[in-house]
Amino acid sequence: METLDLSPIARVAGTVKLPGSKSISNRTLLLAALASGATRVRDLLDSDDVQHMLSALGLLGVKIEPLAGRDFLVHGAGGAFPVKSADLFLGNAGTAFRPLTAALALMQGQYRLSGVPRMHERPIGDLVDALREAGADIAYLANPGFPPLAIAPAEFSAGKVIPVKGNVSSQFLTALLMALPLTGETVAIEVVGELISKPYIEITLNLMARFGVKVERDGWQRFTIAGGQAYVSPGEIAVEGDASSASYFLAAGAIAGGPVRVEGVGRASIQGDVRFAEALEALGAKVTLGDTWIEVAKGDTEKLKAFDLDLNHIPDAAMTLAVAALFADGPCVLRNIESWRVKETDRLAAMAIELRKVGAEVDEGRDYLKVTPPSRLTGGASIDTYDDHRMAMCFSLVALGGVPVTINDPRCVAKTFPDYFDVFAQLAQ
Ligand SMILES: O=C(O)C1=C[C@@H](OP(=O)(O)O)[C@@H](O)[C@H](O)C1
Ligand SMILES: C=C(OP(=O)(O)O)C(=O)O
Repeated sequence: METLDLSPIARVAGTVKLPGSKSISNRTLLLAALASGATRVRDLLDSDDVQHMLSALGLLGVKIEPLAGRDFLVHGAGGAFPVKSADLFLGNAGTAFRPLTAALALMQGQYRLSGVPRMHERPIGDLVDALREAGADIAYLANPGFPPLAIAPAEFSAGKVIPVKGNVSSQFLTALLMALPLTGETVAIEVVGELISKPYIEITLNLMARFGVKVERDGWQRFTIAGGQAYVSPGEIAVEGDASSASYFLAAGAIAGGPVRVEGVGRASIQGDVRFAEALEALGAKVTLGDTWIEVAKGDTEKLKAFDLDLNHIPDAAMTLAVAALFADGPCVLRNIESWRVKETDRLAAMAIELRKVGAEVDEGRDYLKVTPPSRLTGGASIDTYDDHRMAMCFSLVALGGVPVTINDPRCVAKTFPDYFDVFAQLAQ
């Protein structure tokens, strides 16, 4: 196994130009592929999750031309993919797997969708149930409720209310929202029960609107797409920097001096994870926001302030707070994060095990984590990363506690941020 030894870092400061947002990159690629007209996508993220979406769209017959840097020209297929039979491998990319499942269910073709073994343990039953309710023909190829899936042609009758559960992943609602305009009919989606990770739905609605499709909404309960709408290229979309990736650098600034500035997200961002900055403020950090940048410096106290926060709205950046808790002046509680259990790994279990290795006392609840920081961090811990990019990135912050730390299998960061550790190293003073 490859390992990365991080030496203690006394102080951080500097500016980071963020890689593109995963959530915006994959949504934009799919919408551009489904639209009529060509879309220039600027600053696309270069990572495994996006590569899976690009490869899949290529196999589906969508022409995507690389331009300079990370700009691409997507030639929209005008509502229907040209290829009617394909076998797609989507790695562990939820933002590719879930939306493509919904779009392909409407394509009158034969498709097979699979991923890495962990993807086959991540639930998709609530999305399949919703699509079947509207007539889709989707079969489970292994375990009911989980990928891999086989999709066959079917008579789709969306002219009614489609119920979908939103308490396991918001990506199911996102998938339905993006796909259903392809029917051309008026269709309503009713969220049954609680909806988690709500800000991701705002990203979906914002990007759909830029491609010309309006959704009428009744709060978080009901979403209606009027018939007769179709995706039309806006010509160009610039991908914002990734707000979840920003969280590691911003936390570093709060813990170890700063100022650290991230460029590419700010007040004007459509990503919910920019609200990580508010959480850091609650922990006592000095936070300044511009339209397209955020800067964080350590506050007036030696340690961060202990916190007790509901983090359902920022599930990805919340992982950064779990490690930041090591630097707090008392026990910290992260609440309402049960969805962590069905992501790249069971993140509640993994986080508890690895935080204990550096000396924290951790109480792992069904949907919460209570982290009591140690008086001194244990040096030289060997951190397992569970093929979870965020585990690897979060635990780099341990080096700011004056101790060395080893990150096992550091290349798992390729899912969203292949050169994360190089960028992190540049902040060390
Ligand atoms: O829609 C999206 O882009 C995402 C939604 C979130 O998932 P859940 O809705 O499953 O929490 C988030 O964790 C994921 O990284 C990206
Ligand atoms: C949960 C994540 O990914 P996915 O899009 O595969 O759900 C993540 O990036 O933290």
